[in-house]
Amino acid sequence: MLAALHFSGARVSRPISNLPEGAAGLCYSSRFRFSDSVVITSGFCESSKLSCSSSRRVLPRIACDGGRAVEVLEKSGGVGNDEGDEAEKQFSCVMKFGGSSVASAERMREVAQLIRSFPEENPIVVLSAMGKTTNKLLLAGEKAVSCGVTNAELIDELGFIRDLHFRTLEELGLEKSIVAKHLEELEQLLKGIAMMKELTPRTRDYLVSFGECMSTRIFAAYLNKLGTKARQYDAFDIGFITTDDFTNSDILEATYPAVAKRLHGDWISDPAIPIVTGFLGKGWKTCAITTLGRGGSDLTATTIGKALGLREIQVWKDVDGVLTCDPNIYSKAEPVPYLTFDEAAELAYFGAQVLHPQSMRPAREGDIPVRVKNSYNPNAPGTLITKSRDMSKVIQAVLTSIVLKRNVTMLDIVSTRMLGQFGFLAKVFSIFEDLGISVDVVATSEVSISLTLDPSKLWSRELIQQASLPNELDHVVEELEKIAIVNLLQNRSIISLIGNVQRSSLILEKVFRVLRTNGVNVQMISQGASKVNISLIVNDSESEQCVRALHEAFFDANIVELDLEHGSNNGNGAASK
Ligand SMILES: Nc1ncnc2c1ncn2[C@@H]1O[C@H](COP(=O)(O)OP(=O)(O)O)[C@@H](O)[C@H]1O
Ligand SMILES: N[C@@H](CC(=O)OP(=O)(O)O)C(=O)O
Repeated sequence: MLAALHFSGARVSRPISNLPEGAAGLCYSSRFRFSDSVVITSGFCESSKLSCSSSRRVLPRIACDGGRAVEVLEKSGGVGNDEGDEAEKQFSCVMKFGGSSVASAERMREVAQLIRSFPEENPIVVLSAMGKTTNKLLLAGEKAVSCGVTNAELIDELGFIRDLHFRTLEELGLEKSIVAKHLEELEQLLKGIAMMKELTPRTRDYLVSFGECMSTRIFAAYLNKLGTKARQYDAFDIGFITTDDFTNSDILEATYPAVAKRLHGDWISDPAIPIVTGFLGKGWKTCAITTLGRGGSDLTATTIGKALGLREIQVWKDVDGVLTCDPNIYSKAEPVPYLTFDEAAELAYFGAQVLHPQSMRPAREGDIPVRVKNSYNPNAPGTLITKSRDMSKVIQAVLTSIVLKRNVTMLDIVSTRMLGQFGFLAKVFSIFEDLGISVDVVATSEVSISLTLDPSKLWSRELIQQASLPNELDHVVEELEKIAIVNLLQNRSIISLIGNVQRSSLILEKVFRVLRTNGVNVQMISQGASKVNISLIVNDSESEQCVRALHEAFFDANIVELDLEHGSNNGNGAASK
């Protein structure tokens, strides 16, 4: 039986001899600090003669490595506050650079320069794969499934990846050997996929991990060459423990103490800037490489920020911060100077590609400010994301941004029973629970429910079993039709208005004026419990036009006039929370 052990009380001095073979526990007593305890990572417990304490928080998961406790870390006397403070001195912030920031040798030089321009800061650096490497790896995997073993080494994307990484090494004056083994292994893997004629989610995660494993090795070697001591880390080897949901796994609590312990310990024995692979983890049951979902390096960065209780988390992108809307939809989008964690989380969840949907969670839990910056324009102030923001600022008082999520499926579900029938909502949601599909936006009446289905859930399945996707939706409808009349509406979009929903009347008045002028009918509306988001459902075909029109109304010149007309500083006070 699996169990998490919690060694309570004073320091456990000889834990290993007390442990049955294969047993390991993991505990900590505050969010960032270890104390009076033994921390054992990378092991799992099959049985235990040790007593478990419920007096403190018991971690829900423990890591494994082939069923053996492989690493036992003992704190003599506990790390406590002193060493925690020491850790803060060692590492001031985490700096995450996305694919666009490390897309070439030139970009890597600039990022290295940026890091070296703050010699007093000892950052922990998190990197994504170079440029579009992740997409290329995925495409190479898809091609390998059907190209035949002899053709696997000729796949275009493999050639592209090989050229990009070798060229970058050459331009930076580094040895090819730094990634040569990885490239050989990648070729072998593609041949293996070709031989098996299948690409499972587990193999897919292993396949894309090559991107981050190579970019971090190149960058660490380059910093060392410049005389800035750096050490490369694969996240799956330093305690990033996740669920085993390949392609979209969740970070488990065990990660925080394990990662802090490893980075902290290495720094003490041999100081060097850690260069950590973003996006990757290790499944707690399978011990296989997992990924955190597309864009997951943001989550790696905030997890490290929380684990070490750092002063700031910086995510460096190719835009001047979080913008008022997707610049690909409306080129006049402006940077948003301040956001709250709640606003940023909502914005990310409802489709703004700029931040990973789960990335705000660790930052919010650790109350660590997140700064979104532009590596192409480091002097731009960027966006600062904190617990609260000043709601009296005119331009941001009402809305901070508009987000579009396309290709959403909407369901209208009307009960076939009499008015007032209780349990209807419960039955509907239990069907979604059974099918493992999450719901985004919901609006209800006495006998009907309108809701949208989380497209990312459907997309991730689409990757797994493309052909069966329509069947899956059919199955949802089939189940619901046992208790209701169901109307399935596809090709819808959710437009989310993120901001100060306390001023919803002002927001909605303007929204409906704009939509009426543009001849658009809203099919569903929901003002979320989060208090920072109003969601509107419209047809996909009308959605971009709506976003542009709404942006003009809320953010372009006349907004200030309109707001002042209605009293923008409505006396709600300075802080949001
Ligand atoms: N509201 C938004 N604010 C900023 N960028 C956005 C927004 N919505 C979509 N984007 C897109 O997100 C991109 C940045 O995110 P991402 O590609 O994940 O960066 P990186 O790979 O550097 O981490 C931008 O180039 C932009 O096209
Ligand atoms: N390379 C991964 C992880 C990531 O976070 O990338 P980026 O920071 O470039 O969005 C991806 O493309 O999904």
